[in-house]
Amino acid sequence: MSDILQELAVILQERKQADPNSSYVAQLHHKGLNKILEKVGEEATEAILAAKDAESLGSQNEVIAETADLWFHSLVMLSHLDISHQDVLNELARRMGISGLDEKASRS
Ligand SMILES: N=c1c2ncn([C@@H]3O[C@H](COP(=O)(O)OP(=O)(O)OP(=O)(O)O)[C@@H](O)[C@H]3O)c2ncn1[C@@H]1O[C@H](COP(=O)(O)O)[C@@H](O)[C@H]1O
Repeated sequence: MSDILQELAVILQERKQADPNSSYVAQLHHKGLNKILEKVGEEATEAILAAKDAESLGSQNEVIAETADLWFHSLVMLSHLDISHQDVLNELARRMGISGLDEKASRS
């Protein structure tokens, strides 16, 4: 999976200098962070709705497609802020083996 993320990250980075008329990602970067965040929010909502439908109707394809949209737009957000997806993977790796319940209890 991280090979695809790496491949996509390179493309998203290149699109920062691309002509907005020739590329959807270049358009998002050109429109700025607020537009990118709007898309992340929209895709999160669509993923939630697809998941609700999947629970009642048993359809998984829409959940997969909408989650891909959500992940994709989240990667554009990270790229726009010059944050590497690898930093997110590293954070998930750091959390490996740490129970969410234990972590929550240690906060106060
Ligand atoms: N993975 C994706 C990807 N997933 C989703 N999308 C686009 O995300 C857009 C958002 O979906 P919506 O249903 O919300 O579309 P919409 O209603 O037209 O969007 P708005 O007008 O409301 O903003 C659609 O245009 C999808 O085609 C993607 N566009 C690009 N990529 C990757 O990014 C690369 C670079 O893309 P370009 O910059 O367009 O060359 C591609 O080669 C792909 O690998």
